[in-house]
Amino acid sequence: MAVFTEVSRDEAAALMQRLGLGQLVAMAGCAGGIENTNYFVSTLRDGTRHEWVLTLFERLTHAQLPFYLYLMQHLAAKGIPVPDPQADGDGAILHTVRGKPAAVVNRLRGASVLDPGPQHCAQVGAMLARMHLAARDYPRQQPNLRGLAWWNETVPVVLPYLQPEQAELLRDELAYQNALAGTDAYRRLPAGPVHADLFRDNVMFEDGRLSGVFDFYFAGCDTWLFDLGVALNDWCIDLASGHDDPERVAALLQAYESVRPLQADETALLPALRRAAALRFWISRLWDWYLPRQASVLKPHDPTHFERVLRARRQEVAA
Ligand SMILES: Nc1ncnc2c1ncn2[C@@H]1O[C@H](COP(=O)(O)OP(=O)(O)OP(=O)(O)O)[C@@H](O)[C@H]1O
Ligand SMILES: N[C@@H](CCO)C(=O)O
Repeated sequence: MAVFTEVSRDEAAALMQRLGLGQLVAMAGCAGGIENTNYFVSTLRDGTRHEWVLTLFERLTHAQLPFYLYLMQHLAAKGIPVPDPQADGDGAILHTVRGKPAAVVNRLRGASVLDPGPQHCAQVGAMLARMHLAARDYPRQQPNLRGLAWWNETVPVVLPYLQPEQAELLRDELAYQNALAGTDAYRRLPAGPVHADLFRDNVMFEDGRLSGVFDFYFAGCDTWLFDLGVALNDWCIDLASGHDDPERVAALLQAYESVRPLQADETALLPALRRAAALRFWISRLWDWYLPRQASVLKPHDPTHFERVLRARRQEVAA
């Protein structure tokens, strides 16, 4: 159960009232998730039942959160099915509960599809392109806090825990990505606010249709191609081996390009950015695994999965 901070029913009811969301009728801690405390909360307003998610942020600060919450509000206003943070009478969408930053968003309908087929991947590809375009005029700036600078800081911290051949791979890939970031072709890549964590467990489907995208708390400004790499590396691979499923890759890419065709530079750099995306999650998983933060990471994800994904991406580039 991902409840790191207990919230009483009275506290939650008071917040719901303050936001004008009605009277609290049910509340339950939400299983799943490794970063934040989440409660599902039901309210009655004008005789109708409404479903919400109350999140207490365990890691992110009051200063970092506006970028994510206003991005969600911006995308929701443009018809992208993302959680819409609810405002109080003063228009504030970042609240405080038990001394922690907190937000209340609408609960998305549907459930995650953990074994996706080409039809699911196509819908994810089209939605990702729509999100990129919809966020183009989002005015706030925040770098991807899990980007190149963080990789350079964190790799030396995790290297001592690795076997020599793993350390060699990590150093080599980081050097490759540092060199890539210095090229003109990389600097020309279109960029903007990106989700940066669009995995299977962050998308909902209802009756086979994509019904929502959530968990924007790793979003930041980065290349659109990096975001595409993150999604391809999770939605379109065989999880056991890390290798691509060509049918799902084609479905996701074609659907993305039906909304926003890739530029020639982007097509050329996609394999390199897929490597970058694999490296990003290998590093974060190593960091969570070997340097767990107190009361935060409940069950760290297996880092060796992304070591395999990275090796598979490098083999494909070499092939
Ligand atoms: N707006 C929402 N609508 C419906 N369900 C939600 C919503 N937000 C969160 N959930 C549910 O709560 C679970 C945990 O949420 P979330 O993934 O955001 O937590 P987290 O702690 O940030 O996790 P992680 O970083 O591991 O993805 C999700 O798997 C999902 O089932
Ligand atoms: N999607 C990340 C977890 C952070 O949301 C991972 O699988 O490592």
